[in-house]
Amino acid sequence: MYKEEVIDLYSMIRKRNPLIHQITNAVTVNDCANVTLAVGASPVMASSIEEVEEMVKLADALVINIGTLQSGVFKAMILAGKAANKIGIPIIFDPVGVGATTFRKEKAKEFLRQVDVAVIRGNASEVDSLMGGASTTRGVDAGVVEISLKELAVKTAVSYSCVVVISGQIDTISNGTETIQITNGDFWLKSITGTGCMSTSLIGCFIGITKDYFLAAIAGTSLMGLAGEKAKKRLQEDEGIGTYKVKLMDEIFIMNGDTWKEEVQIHES
Ligand SMILES: Nc1ncnc2c1ncn2[C@@H]1O[C@H](COP(=O)(O)OP(=O)(O)OP(=O)(O)O)[C@@H](O)[C@H]1O
Ligand SMILES: Cc1ncsc1CCO
Ligand SMILES: [Mg+2]
Repeated sequence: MYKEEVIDLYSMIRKRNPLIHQITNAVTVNDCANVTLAVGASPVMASSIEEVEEMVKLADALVINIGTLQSGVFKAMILAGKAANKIGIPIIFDPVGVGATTFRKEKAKEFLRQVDVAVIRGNASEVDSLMGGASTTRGVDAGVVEISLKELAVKTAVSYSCVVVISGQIDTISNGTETIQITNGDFWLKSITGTGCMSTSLIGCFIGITKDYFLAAIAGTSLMGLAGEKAKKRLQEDEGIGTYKVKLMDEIFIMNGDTWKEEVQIHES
């Protein structure tokens, strides 16, 4: 049902080359910029309070990721978020590690109180924690969540009036009314840091070209899963995570609508 529309997004993004303003973490900033280029968008990483409001006005979408959050940068996130809301630039929010510390929990909730977002993407315990759930996040890694992923995605989407992506072995995406799951992926995606952050940046690229944020979330999420799966298949016996990361970038870069359509596994409920 969603396939033809997503294929259109893959060709459209290269033509439109949207500018994606990202305030992200110090660990994965370079990888996030490179996946943005790989999918056909342009990244700009700017996080100073002196310039974020001016920068976001030039952008087609804003990515906010709290992975290595610091107080000064949080102020910049709020300034950029409010400026984006004022002129209708869509925002994706990645609450990295939100269950791990009080600081992250307070700041993530404050951001979502002050700024309207189009998409939230996190792993299961991060999303659970945003909803006040009891699960803890071990640093940035997902912990165990008691409620069903579909239920959690729907509840969170309704609560924050946005699209929610819960990543994991199965990716679950909901806009509160429609919910789908994607089963592409490979557990090696967890062996390199930041595949979640990169997935957030990819979705950020797609919300920069369509107002259908549910479709944009499907496009970005499935691209990471499918690329991760294909990269793993191309590894030789003596190759490890260094080569895997390079091949992952390559697979994102060479993905086209036809391959995507043949291999994507979207399950509608
Ligand atoms: N067990 C698994 N099997 C297959 N794919 C997986 C598995 N776990 C995660 N993935 C995939 O890995 C990618 C990152 O998801 P993950 O849930 O690890 O994000 P994250 O915890 O936010 O990562 P990070 O914080 O390191 O960026 C997604 O594309 C997801 O589908
Ligand atoms: C490892 C790590 N620590 C803070 S952010 C980050 C990248 C993955 O989320
Ligand atoms: Mg993450």
